Amino acid sequence: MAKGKNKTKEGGATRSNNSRGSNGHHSKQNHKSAEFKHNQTHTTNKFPTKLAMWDFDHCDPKRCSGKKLERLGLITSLRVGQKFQGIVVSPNGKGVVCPDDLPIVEEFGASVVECSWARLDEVPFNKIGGKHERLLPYLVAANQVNYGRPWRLNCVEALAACFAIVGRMDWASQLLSNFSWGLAFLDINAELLEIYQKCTDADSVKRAEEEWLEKIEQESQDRKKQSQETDLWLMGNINKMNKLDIDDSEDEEDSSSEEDYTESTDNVRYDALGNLIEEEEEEEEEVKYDSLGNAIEEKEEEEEEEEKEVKYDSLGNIIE
Ligand SMILES: C[S@@+](CC[C@H](N)C(=O)[O-])C[C@H]1O[C@@H](n2cnc3c(N)ncnc32)[C@H](O)[C@@H]1O
Repeated sequence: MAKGKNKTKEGGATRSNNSRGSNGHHSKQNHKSAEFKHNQTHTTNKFPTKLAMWDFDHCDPKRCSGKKLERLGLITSLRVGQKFQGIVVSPNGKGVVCPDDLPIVEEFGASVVECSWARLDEVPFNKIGGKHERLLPYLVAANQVNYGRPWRLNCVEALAACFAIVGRMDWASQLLSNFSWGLAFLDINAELLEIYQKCTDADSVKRAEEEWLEKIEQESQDRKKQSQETDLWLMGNINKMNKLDIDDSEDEEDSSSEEDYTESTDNVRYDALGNLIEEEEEEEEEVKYDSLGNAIEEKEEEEEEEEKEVKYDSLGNIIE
């Protein structure tokens, strides 16, 4: 798509149709024929390096960080078909941003793809981007939409992350300070950003990311184990109960105190908070014995009952 063609044809539409996005198209049509509002040659002096984005108008303009940067005059919109010379922070990236990217960032700037995470398949990644497309390594979002979610940063966080990783914390803070929650992004990721800053190339950042992921996985396992142990304590002193079972079977003739304890806990249960649940003693089954001391089983009782069914004739004699 020729630059000039798109520029002259669609520039007016953006201004005249409010239902259209900043690039002048209904959001569903953006990937087919997006226009640009400002082209890449439009620069702003408000930020020390070039900031750019391809805006697909998928998001609510009030909540969209890219749009806000645009309103502040900090970022330039790129059109589909236009490439960017600096670092392109993109879900389509292959390597990750690394400190070795510093010269590219300083000279040519950084860009992002303003679109919805849910509609990435509508983005024509083959028609945007550039030579230096990058993913971001593991970092956690601080924005209100995806707070606490790893990897799903919004545009301003993605740009700031890129600056922070290459060692330009000053630019990262400067950009984020335009958002009330912005600096929290640097706070919650402070430890990890420091680790990435000490790396060199993309491989070293990837290794650092893997180590971090292993570490948090281990911490999560430890927490799970600890909470299971706490649950057991809440359910009752399981160790004590096991011990009592063993005492019961192995030491039946042991000291009376232990026996007492064993007996007294035989019918004891605990609720989830460790409180005693008193249970009524089950009625003991009544066992009957014959004259030889043999237990008479229920069956025999039934038979006995059957035997009891005696019939009499009209004179009161038993009918056998
Ligand atoms: C999908 S958009 C969502 C934007 C959001 N609506 C906003 O208000 O900013 C976020 C963009 O930031 C960049 N980005 C965020 N997290 C990223 C990551 N982990 N790897 C690569 N790019 C990322 C990409 O350019 C991505 O398209």
